Amino acid sequence: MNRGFYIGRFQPYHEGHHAMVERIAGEVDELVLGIGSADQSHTARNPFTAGERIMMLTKATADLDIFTYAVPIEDLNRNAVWVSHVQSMSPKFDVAYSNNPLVVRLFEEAGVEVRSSPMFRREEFEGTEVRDRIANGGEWEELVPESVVETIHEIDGVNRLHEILDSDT
Ligand SMILES: Nc1ncnc2c1ncn2[C@@H]1O[C@H](COP(=O)(O)OP(=O)(O)OP(=O)(O)O)[C@@H](O)[C@H]1O
Ligand SMILES: NC(=O)c1ccc[n+]([C@@H]2O[C@H](COP(=O)(O)O)[C@@H](O)[C@H]2O)c1
Repeated sequence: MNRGFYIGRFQPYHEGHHAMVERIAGEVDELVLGIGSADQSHTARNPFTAGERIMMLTKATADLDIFTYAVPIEDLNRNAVWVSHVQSMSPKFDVAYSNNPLVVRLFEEAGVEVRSSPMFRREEFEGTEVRDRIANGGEWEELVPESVVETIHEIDGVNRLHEILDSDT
């Protein structure tokens, strides 16, 4: 039995993340989805709460052939002990997945195997792009799984992003 760990902020969970999870599903039996910056919400960069992101990930991965756990991971102002912090919050894992250079370095320095992947259609499948489109009335629904569209509507996420943008300017 092999278990992987994939961390992201998932603000929101989009088709690039989903392509990565589908690829990971071919390599491990179980996957821990670490919800990074779990303590952050209601800001332009991190609009959604950890609980809202748990809904997005859980529903979007329900039909995949892999068992997933969503685990919130709060930020820590000490990179040198961040991997221990992650390990203290997560079920044990054999391999970490990330395309973030700092995350890759921290895991490798801690002796954890890390796998990266090519970016999938990064010009569109990027959290920043999805948030910009939501805030500016663009076509964002095609960039995220259908269940994420539903969750964002359920939590009134479009209006939240509009209000955050208005109050930032
Ligand atoms: N299109 C993509 N293809 C493959 N991996 C991706 C893609 N987008 C993000 N990732 C990776 O997924 C992990 C989590 O990313 P994150 O949640 O920060 O999303 P992001 O799209 O990079 O967000 P933001 O634009 O908000 O910084 C990172 O390792 C990131 O490199
Ligand atoms: N010292 C720390 O708290 C620390 C270090 C590395 C990554 N992280 C977090 O891990 C996540 C990494 O996700 P991304 O790959 O989406 O940037 C982010 O939430 C980031 O804040 C935190």
